[in-house]
Amino acid sequence: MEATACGWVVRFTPHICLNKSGGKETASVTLNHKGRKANGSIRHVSMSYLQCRRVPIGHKMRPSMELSRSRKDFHATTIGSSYFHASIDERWLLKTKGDEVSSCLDGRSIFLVGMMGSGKTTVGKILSEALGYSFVDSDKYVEQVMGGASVDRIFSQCGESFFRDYESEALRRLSLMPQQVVATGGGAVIRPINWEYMKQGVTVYLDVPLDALAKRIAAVGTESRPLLRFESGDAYTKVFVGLFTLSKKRGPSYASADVTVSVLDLARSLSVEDISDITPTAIAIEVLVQIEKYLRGDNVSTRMLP
Ligand SMILES: Nc1ncnc2c1ncn2[C@@H]1O[C@H](COP(=O)(O)OP(=O)(O)OP(=O)(O)O)[C@@H](O)[C@H]1O
Ligand SMILES: O=C(O)C1=C[C@@H](O)[C@@H](O)[C@H](O)C1
Repeated sequence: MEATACGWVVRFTPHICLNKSGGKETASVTLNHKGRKANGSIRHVSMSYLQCRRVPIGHKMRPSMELSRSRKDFHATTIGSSYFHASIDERWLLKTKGDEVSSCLDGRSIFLVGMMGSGKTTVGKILSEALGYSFVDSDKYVEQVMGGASVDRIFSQCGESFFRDYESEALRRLSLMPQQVVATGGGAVIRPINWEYMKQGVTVYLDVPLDALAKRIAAVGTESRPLLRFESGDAYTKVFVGLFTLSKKRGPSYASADVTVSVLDLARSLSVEDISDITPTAIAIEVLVQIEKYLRGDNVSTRMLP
């Protein structure tokens, strides 16, 4: 049985067993997911069904269930149906989704693209754990190949196009390896050849509003971000203007990803006003949901490579 609502889908086989002992009716609920019992993660099961309908003793039923995402706090996700309600832990949902998507991916890697600060590293690490994949940051990969020189130093001493050549070579090599979540550099999308490498796996665009990106980056500084140091003004304005200029050039390229996860759309569907209330884990779950849809052909893309 499949539990669906608001885009998150989990497959369960729920069994409700009624037993009579000592004149009292008791009930037990077991939710199986791919043969594994999920009871341990379920915090609460309220069986309204049992209160309003008589069910033959020992009868097993398989009710349909709906899964809806929780608002605001994200501590739990609520499963609801006309029969019963249950709350499950967000981490459990991540792992469950991770297992499902992992089996559909058949070893294909995930390439996360998006502007600087969009959470490719943060969300990517969570995703890799959920999928049982390794995590690679392509900027770090280039730094290693360059004997530990920072991206910033490579830019200042050798120039951007030198860095881009190494970035392309890093993506080429990474595209040959299975079962990896790759956090790409923010500018990796600008070279068409990089798309050929990244499309060996599934490409995912993390779409985060510039205002949120500018706040995140201004908070940690621009020391390691050579492309954001040329504007004038306070830290936030400098970063915002720099990001705005880059995003104008890159918007169409990001749109070539197989899957787009818009943090703004996610916030809307969760009725969350402030996107900073959305945890990286919730974004990782949404990425898995969207990848699954893509692999099933639910969101057929007519977009062309740049
Ligand atoms: N969902 C989130 N909510 C709030 N802050 C976040 C979120 N995701 C990431 N951050 C913060 O934003 C900053 C940038 O995140 P991260 O390094 O993951 O982005 P990135 O896309 O890998 O950036 P870059 O391309 O520059 O390497 C970090 O300080 C991180 O803690
Ligand atoms: O957006 C960009 O062009 C960049 C993003 C970083 O990840 C680094 O790859 C580098 O600073 C360039």
